[in-house]
Amino acid sequence: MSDAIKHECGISVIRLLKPLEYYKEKYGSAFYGVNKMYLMMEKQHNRGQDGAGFASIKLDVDAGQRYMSRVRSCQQQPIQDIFAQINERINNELKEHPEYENDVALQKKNIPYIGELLLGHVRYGTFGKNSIESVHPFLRQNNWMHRNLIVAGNFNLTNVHELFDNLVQLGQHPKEMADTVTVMEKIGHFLDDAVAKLYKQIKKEGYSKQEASPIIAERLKVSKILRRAAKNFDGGFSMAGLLGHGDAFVLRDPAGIRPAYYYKDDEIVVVASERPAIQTVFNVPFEEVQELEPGNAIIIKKNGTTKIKEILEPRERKACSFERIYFSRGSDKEIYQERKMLGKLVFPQILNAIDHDIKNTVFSYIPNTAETSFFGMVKEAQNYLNKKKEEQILSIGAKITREELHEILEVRPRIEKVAIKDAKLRTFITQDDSRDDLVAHVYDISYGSVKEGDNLVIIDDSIVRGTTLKKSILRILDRLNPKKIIVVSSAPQIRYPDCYGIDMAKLEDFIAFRAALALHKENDSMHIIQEVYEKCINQVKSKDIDIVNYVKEIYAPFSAKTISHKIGQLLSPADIRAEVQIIYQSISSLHEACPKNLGDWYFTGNYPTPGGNRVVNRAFINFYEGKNERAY
Ligand SMILES: O=P(O)(O)OC[C@H]1O[C@H](OP(=O)(O)OP(=O)(O)O)[C@H](O)[C@@H]1O
Repeated sequence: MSDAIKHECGISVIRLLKPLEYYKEKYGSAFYGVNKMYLMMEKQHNRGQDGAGFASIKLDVDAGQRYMSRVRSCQQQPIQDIFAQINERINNELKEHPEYENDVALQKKNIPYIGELLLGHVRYGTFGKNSIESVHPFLRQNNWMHRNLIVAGNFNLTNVHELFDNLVQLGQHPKEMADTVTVMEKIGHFLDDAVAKLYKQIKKEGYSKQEASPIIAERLKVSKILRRAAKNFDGGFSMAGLLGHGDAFVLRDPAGIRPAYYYKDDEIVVVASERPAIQTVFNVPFEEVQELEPGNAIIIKKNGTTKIKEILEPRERKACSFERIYFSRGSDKEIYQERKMLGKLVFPQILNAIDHDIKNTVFSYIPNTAETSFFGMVKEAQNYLNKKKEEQILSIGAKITREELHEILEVRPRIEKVAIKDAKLRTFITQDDSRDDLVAHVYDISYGSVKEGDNLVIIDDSIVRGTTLKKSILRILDRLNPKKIIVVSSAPQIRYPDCYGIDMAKLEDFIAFRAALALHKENDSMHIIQEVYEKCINQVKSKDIDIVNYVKEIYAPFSAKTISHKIGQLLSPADIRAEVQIIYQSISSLHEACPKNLGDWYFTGNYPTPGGNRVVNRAFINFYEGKNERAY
């Protein structure tokens, strides 16, 4: 079996509803769609930096003429790389054939990439091979136009083995077990079946073979194909597909784990993983971009009719909260507010940690994502101080002197930019093997931003493995000689693997898990680990639906505070001078801050699909048996 490939990625689909001439006339270029796709992908580059892919389809071309193009890259700066390739090709064609310049029909006929239907993908392939074969979109080619399928997704399925076996039972011989291939072959199988049945039917009605083609395109029921193909998918997904003749779809998982948004007017239909990408690129207000509901697909037929269809019965909504905390861009109106709220809600814990001594405390953040929660935290510190100042002033009353008043008002939260990130990239979504070194060198500090003996409160969006703190941040902050460093995580403790698309796969990687183990060792309760292992082994053969997440029993004896305390000890380098304290958001505050994204399995162990419990069971067995393997 090849390494499973992960897809915590970003997708964009653009369908131009008017003839290409329209865009040339209105916007000055028939390459309008290509240009917009470039922007859509750039605006979602936060979702993946390991690879990028682009595919397009030209509608209504003559037989023998190429109508599908694809370009992929796993070079550094992959988005730039693919668009450099696309632009070079377009520019060369235009240079060699000046007659194309003002003739859209000739452009469409002779220049690749230009088309009415476009698909873009940015890939975050945090482990396994990062070769070009792993980069989306994937292509399933056929001489029959309708049977061509191009797929790209932001997804991870927990039951690839089972789906693979289904394909084998159908008599197929899939070339590998990667979930992308499995998904594509599943959809492809039912697409083939639907096309064959339609053809038979249409022939019976007396149409010739040639006449059949457009009729198939018209009658093909994408929703039915998706229903049959996705019936047994267990996981989180937003899956986009294009069919050779020009139909397109995006399907979202029934718990709404992975995000998908769309917008439609009379010129375009656009679907993306993040709302602000659509807002900015097409200049549309927040309210006009719709969320694709869980279990639904947006289906754009070749003739331009666009429908939202329920494909899979929606489950309880468990949209991923980590999208809100870290993964998505914070430019979304709601996400921006939610991140500020995370900073606000964690403030009472901070106040205790600094003993209410705001005067001798510097507030800061670890760039970049945590910047927004930092604003929320600081605002709350200001609110706290304002209340205190009111009380002080009122208690002195009218006899207050100017000096006294000045002294009271002078106390303000001291905010500084203490940590600097030298590279504009996301270390979390960087390949595992190169991450440690990257993290160690990517941060720097502002000297002189903290006085000796100050408390230093520094907020980060999440503390997952603790690498950022241990390998870099704590050591460099200590150079500023603070008395105490309080690291605040705007997210709760990550205790369980994610298996739906955010790369958090191995239990022993989590600093919270390592802290719980250390506590068991200290407390002489390692027998609990052994008991959990036995329970996990006993249910290996159970059906997914019957599997229980026994890993919860490892955390159960300890309060979140005890675990945070231990994390602080584990992450403090031996030679650090300052006292280190770690504070995590509580799960209830997380839900209060992000009320629409209650998916919290990595914090609580409550998986929204049965496959999740199997994954955590396997992850624990792997850990216990010392297998450095992923659990799905
Ligand atoms: O505890 P760890 O396992 O080290 O992971 C958590 C860190 O990783 C992310 O940083 P990243 O560099 O990806 O991104 P950012 O600049 O968007 O904050 C995140 O913001 C945390 O700082």
